[in-house]
Order: sequence, then C-alpha cells, then structure tokens
Amino acid sequence: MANGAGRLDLDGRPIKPMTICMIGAGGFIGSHLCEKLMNETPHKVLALDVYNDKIKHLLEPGTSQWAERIQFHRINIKHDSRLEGLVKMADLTINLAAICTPADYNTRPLDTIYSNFIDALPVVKYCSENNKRLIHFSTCEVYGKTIGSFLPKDHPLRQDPDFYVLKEDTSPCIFGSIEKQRWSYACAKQLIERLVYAEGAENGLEFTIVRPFNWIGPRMDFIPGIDGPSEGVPRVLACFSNNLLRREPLKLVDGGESQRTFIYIKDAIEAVLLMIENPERANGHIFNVGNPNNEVTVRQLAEMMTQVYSKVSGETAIESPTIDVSSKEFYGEGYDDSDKRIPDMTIINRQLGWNPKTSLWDLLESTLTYQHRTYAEAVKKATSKPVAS
Ligand SMILES: NC(=O)c1ccc[n+]([C@@H]2O[C@H](COP(=O)([O-])OP(=O)(O)OC[C@H]3O[C@@H](n4cnc5c(N)ncnc54)[C@H](O)[C@@H]3O)[C@@H](O)[C@H]2O)c1
Ligand SMILES: O=C(O)[C@H]1O[C@H](OP(=O)(O)OP(=O)(O)OC[C@H]2O[C@@H](n3ccc(=O)[nH]c3=O)[C@H](O)[C@@H]2O)[C@H](O)[C@@H](O)[C@@H]1O
Repeated sequence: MANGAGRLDLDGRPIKPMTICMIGAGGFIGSHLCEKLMNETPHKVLALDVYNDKIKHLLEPGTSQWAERIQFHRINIKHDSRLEGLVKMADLTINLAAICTPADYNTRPLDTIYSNFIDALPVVKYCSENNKRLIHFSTCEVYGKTIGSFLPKDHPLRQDPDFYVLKEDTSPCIFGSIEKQRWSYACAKQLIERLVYAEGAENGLEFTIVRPFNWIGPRMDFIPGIDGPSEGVPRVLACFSNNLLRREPLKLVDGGESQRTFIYIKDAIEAVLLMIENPERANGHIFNVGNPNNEVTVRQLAEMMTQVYSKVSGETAIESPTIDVSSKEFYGEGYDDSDKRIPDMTIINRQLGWNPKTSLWDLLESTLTYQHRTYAEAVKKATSKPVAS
C-alpha cells in the first residue's frame, strides 16, 4: 500500500505515523531499513551517520518522492551535541552505529570497545531520561561459543540441540580468554545489553534488543580497492564476492569449519518493521533474528557462492576455487571464532509471528547478481591497469 495509509498492527489497531531517529542509518542494515520505511510506511526518519553513500538514492531531492520524510544528519555520535535534540524529536530511536567487522576486533580492540559500549551510553541515557523508546542492535556474537564445542568431537551430546541451539532467555554467553581479543566486540555488546536491560528494570526504559545472526545481502560492507580500502578486510560475504570478482581462490580461515546460519537482509528487515510497529509485543524483549534453516560451514558457503557466481556471471569457476589460510595470517594474533550459530526462534515467533523465508541459494543468487552488476566492470578496469614500473 503506497505510504502505508490504513495499515494495522498485529492486534488490528491502526498504526500511527511516527518519527524515528536512526543512528547508523547509512550502513548496510540502516540502508535497507530506510528503504523499507520509505517504500511501505508513512513514518519519518531522522537518518544519522558519518556516511550516506548507501542511502543517497533516498536523499536526492529531484528524484525522491519521500524527501519530506527522510532527513540526513552527518553526525559522529562520539562528539556531537545535536544527538540529544534529535532523540527528543523522535518517538523511537534505533541504534545501529558500531564497529562490527571481525578484522577490527583484535587489531583495534579499543575502538571496538568504545564504539560498541562507550559511544552507545549517551543514546541509552537520552532515551531513558526523555522517556523515548529504544531499539538497540546487539549481535548473536554475545552467545560466543556453544556448550557443545567443549565436548570431544565425536561426543553424542554434540547432536543434542540443548548443546548448541542459542536461546535468548537461557543460553549462557561463553567467550574466550582476554588475550583472545576477538571477544572485545561481543563483550562490549553484552555489557550494553545489560545496561539497556537494567534501564528497563530500574527506570522503565521501553526497549527492544535485536540479535542479528549473519544478515547478508546487497550493499553489505565494501569491495576492497573499489569502494573501500585495498587492504581492508570486510565480512565474509564481501571477502568471497571480492575473490570471485577477481577470479582468485576464496580464503578459508582455519579450514572453513565454522558454521553459520545466513539470513537474507530483506527477511530480517520484515522482523525489524514488526518490532517498530508493535511496541506492546516487542518492548522488554531480546529477539534472535536469523534463519535456522540456512546453516552451512564456511567451506560449504564458499562452494555454494562459487556455483552461484558461475551461474549469474556466466564465467566458469577457476581450477582451485578455495585456499586454506590460518586465522593468524588472515586476522592477526588474538583471533578466535564462534563455532556454530543456530538461533532459537520461539520468542520472535510467539511475540511477532515472524519467520524467515528465503533459502541460502536464493539469497545468494539475488545478492551475487547485485555484486556482479555493481562491481564486475570496476574490478575489470582496476585489474587491467598497467602496474607502474
Ligand atoms: N549485519 C549483520 O549481520 C549484523 C550482525 C550482528 C550485529 N549487527 C549489528 O547491527 C548494527 C548494524 O550493522 P551493519 O551490518 O549495518 O554495519 P555497518 O557497518 O554497515 O553500519 C554501521 C553504521 O554505523 C555508522 N557509525 C559507526 N560509528 C558511528 C558514529 N560514531 N557516529 C555515527 N555513525 C556511526 C557507520 O558509519 C555505518 O554506516 C551494528 O550494531 C552491528 O553490530 C549486524
Ligand atoms: O553477522 C553477524 O551475525 C555477526 O557476525 C560477524 O562475525 P562472523 O560471522 O565471524 O564474521 P564474518 O566475517 O562474516 O565471518 C564468518 C566466518 O567466515 C570466516 N571467513 C571470513 C572471511 C574470509 O575471507 N574467509 C573466511 O573463512 C571467518 O573466519 C568466520 O569463521 C560479525 O561479528 C558481525 O558482523 C556480526 O556481529
């Protein structure tokens, strides 16, 4: 329905238009959420970020029919006194801002901890003091390792879901030792979750915490040397896309044995919209948002991406499509990994009736079609440039 007039919430009540202060709106998730809000709802968005490249198409005055409903504010929330005023102007604040790329966790642990904990503190405080609702983005990494990972490899209990399924209200958070700085991110996210929860318990803050499980799709991160630094290491979707575009082997860290469940960004954004528009069902909850049906090892992901990319690009795969690298070589000292991430869906199902829809093959097909269309020419140009002697 255009602009969402006459839309009802899950309990059949009309949804009132609201103003949303979205921090980190220029990132991967933010760009998809802004698009959804503009296309399908009447809500207004105050979009805060240091970058806006990924939402430029929503901001260009001539072309955008929603110029009235989205306003970009170039703000670094570390030090900008306009933040409190913008939180006050909105009915709801959504905080997405964070350093959230594993290559940063152990190489820039201080920035990671500051970004995920210290910089989020004023946002929580302003929401609490001004009685504003907050949707805070955490991560599935707060669960850390599964209990089953501590059992011997062939132990039968490893097959028991109680030893690996991750549940918001019962699973423990299991991190490695302090010198494994990979966990600086998860630990900072866990502490900010605890703070938000405590503001709810002691001061009545209306909050929802989202734990995304590997959301992937178009506009995720960057392709090194094209729209990001040549030496940069993005998340796995962009790393593997980069390798495929350049016809180089995909690098499997420590054998590619870790397991992940990947969810299509568009399915996940549906869940966030339900949270936004059903506060009575979402407030006070922590939600896993993932697709338990899309589990693969990283090696299987590499194999599937190679097949899908051949299909969408029409190019045959290279002879040795993958290569093993050690985590020390790839990420540096202090890297560790989550072994397996299966989200339990009971709470989000009960509260919001939401389920993911898109299979891994289908989401890779649409995502890699986008990657090929967006980057193939630029990569070709960059790689055919003569090397300066
Ligand atoms: N993508 C996923 O699957 C995933 C998984 C788990 C958690 N998350 C969480 O979701 C959130 C968004 O993730 P994303 O994938 O969109 O990441 P992203 O890096 O694409 O987006 C984050 C955005 O926040 C902005 N930002 C960072 N620090 C800022 C500051 N000080 N002031 C203003 N803007 C700032 C960045 O410029 C960026 O545009 C993060 O909190 C992340 O931890 C994402
Ligand atoms: O997306 C999520 O839910 C969360 O997980 C990610 O963490 P992770 O899944 O480890 O990050 P990726 O970079 O996507 O890596 C996934 C796996 O692929 C491996 N990998 C990555 C890149 C590569 O080129 N090769 C490779 O084998 C990594 O070692 C890891 O085991 C990030 O921490 C966050 O974006 C987020 O909090």
